[in-house]
Amino acid sequence: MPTLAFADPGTECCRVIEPSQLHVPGAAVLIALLVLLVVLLIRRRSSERAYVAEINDHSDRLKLALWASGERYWDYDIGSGQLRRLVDDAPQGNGRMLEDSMPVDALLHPDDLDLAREALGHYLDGESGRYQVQLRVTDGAGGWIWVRVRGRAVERDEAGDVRRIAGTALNVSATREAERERQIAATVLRSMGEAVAVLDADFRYVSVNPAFLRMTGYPEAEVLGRGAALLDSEQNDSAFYRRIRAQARREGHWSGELWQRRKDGEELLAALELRTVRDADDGSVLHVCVLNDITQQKRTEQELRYLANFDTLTGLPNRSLLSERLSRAIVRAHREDSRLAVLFLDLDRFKDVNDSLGHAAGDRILRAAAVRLQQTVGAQHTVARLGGDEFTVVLEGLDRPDDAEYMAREIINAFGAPLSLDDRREVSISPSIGISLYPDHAQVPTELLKQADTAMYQAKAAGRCTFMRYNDDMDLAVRQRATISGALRKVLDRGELRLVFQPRLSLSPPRITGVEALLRWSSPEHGDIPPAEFIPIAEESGLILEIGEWVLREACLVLQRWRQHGMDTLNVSVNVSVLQLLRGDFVGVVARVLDDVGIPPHLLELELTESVLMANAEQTAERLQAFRTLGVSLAIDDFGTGYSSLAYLKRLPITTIKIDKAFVDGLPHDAEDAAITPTIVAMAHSLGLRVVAEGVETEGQMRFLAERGCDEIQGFWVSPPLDALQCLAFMRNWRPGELLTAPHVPLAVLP
Ligand SMILES: Nc1nc2c(ncn2[C@@H]2O[C@H](COP(=O)(O)O[C@H]3[C@@H](O)[C@H](n4cnc5c(=O)[nH]c(N)nc54)O[C@@H]3COP(=O)(O)O)[C@@H](O)[C@H]2O)c(=O)[nH]1
Repeated sequence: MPTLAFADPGTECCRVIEPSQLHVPGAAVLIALLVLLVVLLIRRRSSERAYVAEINDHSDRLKLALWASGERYWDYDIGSGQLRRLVDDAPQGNGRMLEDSMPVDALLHPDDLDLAREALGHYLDGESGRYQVQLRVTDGAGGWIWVRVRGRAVERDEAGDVRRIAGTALNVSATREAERERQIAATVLRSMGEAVAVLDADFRYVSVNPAFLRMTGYPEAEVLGRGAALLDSEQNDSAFYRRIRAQARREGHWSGELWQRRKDGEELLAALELRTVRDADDGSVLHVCVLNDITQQKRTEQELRYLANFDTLTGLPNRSLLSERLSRAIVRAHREDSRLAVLFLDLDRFKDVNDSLGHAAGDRILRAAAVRLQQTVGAQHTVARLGGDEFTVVLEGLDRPDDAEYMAREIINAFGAPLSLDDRREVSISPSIGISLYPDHAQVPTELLKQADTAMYQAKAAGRCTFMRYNDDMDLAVRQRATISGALRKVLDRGELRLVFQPRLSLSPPRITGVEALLRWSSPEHGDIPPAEFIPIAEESGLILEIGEWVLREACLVLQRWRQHGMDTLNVSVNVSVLQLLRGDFVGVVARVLDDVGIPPHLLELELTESVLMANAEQTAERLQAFRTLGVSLAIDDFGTGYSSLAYLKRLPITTIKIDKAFVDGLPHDAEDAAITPTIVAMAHSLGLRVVAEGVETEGQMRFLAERGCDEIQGFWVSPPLDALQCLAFMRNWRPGELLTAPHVPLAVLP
């Protein structure tokens, strides 16, 4: 007999009825029972179907939820090491999931196996409430993806040990990459030299980097939440900052320079690059500012601009700025049909003064000269320093060419008063000035400057302390000067130099005491060139050192020859240039030459011009004393042309004063000369100095001087300069009785 089993679908529990237990009241009961059975079976089937459908529905929804959340289900059997998981059915994702199973080691990145085990160990040891780790798993196509795995125990054995863990895994590759990028950006921002600040839509600081804090001197806490105006400086007006912010709001960017104020109040100039962006999360407006402190850079630029355009010593425009201004002045003059003048100015004998007083004093003179010059011409005219002692003045809007000469005269007059070096010292220095005119002489700056320079050289050649207006003939003179300068370099090698000697006559008792050695240059190409022409060029080039030593030795050799002819009381005087005196060991040179030639030092006299000695009394006095110690005599040449004072003369160890020809020329009739010369004689005698009058050409001059106690005379009336043989003959034949007769050598034989 079959056994009937009734199962309750909800409980799975069955009740069994044996056939012997059935009563058989009749066929109707049986049919009713069968119907009931069928009904019950149908109900049971439908209930089972509904249950399965419900389970399937749950499962589908769970899978769909998993699929939608991105999380993937997994189930790990610790004993077998097998991992079951649900994966997407199709790569593009359609919400359907498939289950697969594989050993966990085949799924994980080999480098992350230890990490996975370690995390598992922690979980199983109860150190963490759930299993959680981030690691790489295969993507099934040869690549790896980062997943964040979470799970918990779902099955344990009798002993309570975990058998299975189930959980979910989420692909976090993109998040990790984004996080990595965020970290890199943060590191870059932290290490950036530029200050970066992020401000909100209302220009309140939201975030700043360390460079920003360093630049502004504020701690972060004092910046965040504050408005951008925190750093506004008074160097820019508030409207300027408002404009920046308005433009940033309007156009989303602003770049430029602005002043900012640090916490300590110091102002800094910043280059700002401002961009407006939208926050990726909430879409709010953010202003990102990148600031660079360019204060120092600007300062350096300004300094460079200053250095490029101004002379640092005097603060005057330099050559470059002068050219620029002159160009503009020419354009203006052209437009207004007016005239302008360029005055090229050079300080007379500045080199001597600089060499003797020292460069510090020389600098002071240049500064004082710059001030004097600007004061004289007025602030409306450009005064520039071209270098050394060369200055240039640009005079604009001249009515007549003579206006430029008027100004040149004013400048020379202004330099008539000494320049003060410091509280104690003053120096008298004169300028020589060359003038060129636009449009008369040239149309372009370089030409105008060149012509003014040429004219200045002519002013120098004309005796200094004067001005000259450019004319075409001057170019010729400049070329000649350049030619002489070139030829002078070969003069010693070619033996083109020689000496002539001009006797000096003592008036009481009358006798020839000595000679002045004078240099002559006979050039085969250029003929005889006067010393007044070539000696300044030799001084400029430094050749005077070599030439001067040659003169000294040659003069001593001639004197020695004459001594051998019995003229052993004769002395020789030699002209010395300032360069010889101040450069190198001239005392040593003189001592060596005297020793080589065998001349007693007291027979040598060195002549130094007054302006040379004037330049630096202290320094010069020291050197002169060395000559005196050697036994050599010292004379002031051209006395009266400089600015020597009695007090000054007293400080110098000189032995002789030579009155300049300029004071002798007017004798005996010119009242001024007749007054000055006896004063000089008396003054010199009061200081124990001998007096020699130069350039004596007439008997009247001789008599006047003799009667006023002048010790010696020199000049054409006694004799012009003669070559060595002629001079020897002259001296041998000279007799005191001839003193009152006409010149002894006809002027025609002058060498
Ligand atoms: N550093 C050196 N300077 C030198 C040297 N030799 C000459 N000079 C200097 O050159 C300047 C011109 O000299 P010079 O042309 O030789 O003229 C001298 C005389 O010839 C001239 N003289 C003399 N007596 C008369 C006169 O009665 N009338 C007249 N018109 N001229 C006369 O005067 C010049 C004398 O010069 P000084 O006594 O030196 O002042 C001149 O400055 C020389 O110093 C040299 O070797 N080194």
